[in-house]
Amino acid sequence: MQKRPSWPQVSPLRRAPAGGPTDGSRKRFLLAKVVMAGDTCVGKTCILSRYTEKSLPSLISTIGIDFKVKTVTIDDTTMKLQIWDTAGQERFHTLSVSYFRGAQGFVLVYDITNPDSFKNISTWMKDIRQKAGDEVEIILLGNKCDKEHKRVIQKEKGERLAWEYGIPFLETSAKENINIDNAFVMLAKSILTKKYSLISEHDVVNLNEKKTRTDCCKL
Ligand SMILES: Nc1nc2c(ncn2[C@@H]2O[C@H](COP(=O)(O)OP(=O)(O)OP(=O)(O)O)[C@@H](O)[C@H]2O)c(=O)[nH]1
Repeated sequence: MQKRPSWPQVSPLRRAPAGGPTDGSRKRFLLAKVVMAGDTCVGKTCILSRYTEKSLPSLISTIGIDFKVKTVTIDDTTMKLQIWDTAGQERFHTLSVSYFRGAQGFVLVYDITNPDSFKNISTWMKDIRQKAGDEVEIILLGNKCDKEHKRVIQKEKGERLAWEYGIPFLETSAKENINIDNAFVMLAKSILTKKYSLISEHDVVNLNEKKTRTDCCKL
C-alpha cells in the first residue's frame, strides 16, 4: 500500500519566540489539530468542555463546528492543542468529516450505554482513515462510565476493539471527570512521539484578522 507523505510539509519544531526563556534552554512549541468524533450525544462537547474549562457546558447539541485551544507541556515541549468539536448528528456528517482533513489526532468517542454508538465506531474509523490518512493518532473513549447501572458495552469490548485497531483506549466520564485529562495527554504524547508537525499555515484560522476584499470581488 502506498504511504502518504508525512503531513504537513512545514518545520515541526519552533524555537521559543523572543520574550521566552532567557536561560538559554531550548523550548519547543508544537501546534496540533485534534478532532472530536463520534455519534451524537456520546458526550464529545462535555468531554472537551471538562478538559478545557473544567466544567460542563450548558446542554445543547453541537450545530456545525467549534474549536477550543488547550496548552499541554510534555517534557520540554509545549503543545498547543487546537481541538475541534464536531457535530455527531447525521445531518451534519458531511460537514463534520470535512474537518478531519489535516488533523494529527482524533478523540473517538462512544457511549457505554448506547450500543449503536459503539457499532458506529467502525464507520467513524473509516471516515478518519479516508479523510486524515493512516498516520494519524487516535484514542478510543468509552464515555459515561459513571452510568454503570445502564452499561451495555462492557469495558473488555472497548479494549478489544481498540486493540484490533491498534489504538489506546480509556473509559471516561465527563460528568465525574474520570480520565479526561489522561485521554488528551495520552493523545498529545502519541502525536509528539510520532513527531507530527504543526498545523500548516493555511489551517490556522486567525479570528482577529479582518477580511479584505480581493480585486475581483470589488464592485
Ligand atoms: N452521565 C453522563 N452523562 C454525560 C456524560 N457526558 C455527556 N453526558 C450527557 O450526554 C448528553 C450529550 O452530551 P454532549 O456532550 O452534548 O454530546 P455530543 O457527543 O457532543 O453530541 P453532539 O453535539 O450532538 O454531537 C448530555 O445530556 C450530557 O449531559 C458523562 O460522562 N456521563
